[in-house]
Amino acid sequence: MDTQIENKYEKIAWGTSLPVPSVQELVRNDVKEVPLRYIQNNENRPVAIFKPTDPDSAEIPVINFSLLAHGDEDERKKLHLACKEWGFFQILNHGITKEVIQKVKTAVSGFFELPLIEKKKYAMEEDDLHGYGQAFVHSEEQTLEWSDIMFLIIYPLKSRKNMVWPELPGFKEAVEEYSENLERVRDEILGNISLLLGLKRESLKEMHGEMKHAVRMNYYPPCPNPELVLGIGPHSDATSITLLLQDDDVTGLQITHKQKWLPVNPIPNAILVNVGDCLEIWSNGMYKSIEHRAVTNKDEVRISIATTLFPADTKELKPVETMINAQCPSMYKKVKFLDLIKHGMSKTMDGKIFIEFAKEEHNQGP
Ligand SMILES: O=C(O)CCC(=O)C(=O)O
Ligand SMILES: [Fe+2]
Repeated sequence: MDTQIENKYEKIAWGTSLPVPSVQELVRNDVKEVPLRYIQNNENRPVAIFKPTDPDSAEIPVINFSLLAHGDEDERKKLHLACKEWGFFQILNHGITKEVIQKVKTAVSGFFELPLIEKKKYAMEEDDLHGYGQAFVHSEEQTLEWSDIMFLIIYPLKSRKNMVWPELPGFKEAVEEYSENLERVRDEILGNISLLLGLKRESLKEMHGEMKHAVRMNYYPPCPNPELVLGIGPHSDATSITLLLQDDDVTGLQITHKQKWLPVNPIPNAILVNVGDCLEIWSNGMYKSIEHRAVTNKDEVRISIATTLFPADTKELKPVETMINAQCPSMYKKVKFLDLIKHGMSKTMDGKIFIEFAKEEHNQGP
């Protein structure tokens, strides 16, 4: 095989990250206490670990995808309220079969179950974010998250780094099959949001330029003291939208709603969607990218698979004309996507680190 061709890929020019130990490996080696590097400051610790039956659990809006795809106006209104008031919603009846979802979940879990030495073959390099490791680590002093990740670009094909795609039987096929299925879901959601913003159905998709699909696979091992750590710290996604698959029976994701952290109860086979920073900018802040985080627990592994959609690096982002008027001035400056993401990647994952870069001076609130 011609290795020149095989190794051709685009580095992700978004930032760098220092190598850190595998948390899964710490747990495999039977760590009894949380090492200091992972202990969060008092104010960042998850105050309470919620159970799925907790009455406070988030009643995240549920969207019936099939109705949306049939042009149902009421469902589109529900989508509008979900984006405006929650920034998060779950979709059901999306037409992606249980088998396809199960296959990708099994593939991802199969990858993380490999011995460390095997996974390291696919390790992230310091100046490139493709692969196995942790993103957003910039200093030896930084508090680390209780998770390992695998980050892969799916589309465009020319941006893939093939040598970090695990050579695990069925892995590539499962990830590709799920991603192909997701394109229809993506188009319907972006199409409906375009209409809600007073644009043509194709507009938001076109505004991405050459859209990137990346998958961030998160592995949260059990933790001897989950009150002290975070699986992933509070952040908003620098995406246009994110589509997330999570375990059916392990709760871990929490979102902010009315200044409170609320847990998201998984619905089996649902896809959770959240508004990212680019959509917040395009919609001139009508739809907000909401801060979220993941907590861990004592006994169970949790895995989530986040498909993140990004505009091309060179795309300039600014609110769409239909969302600006005398009462609603533009809340965000024109920024190049690459500058937005580089700004955020140079920080530790803490709050809305990307979008602060794009805010106009009169828009410095949350
Ligand atoms: O594990 C989760 O549920 C959340 C993951 C997440 O927020 C991300 O990958 O950006
Ligand atoms: Fe996220």
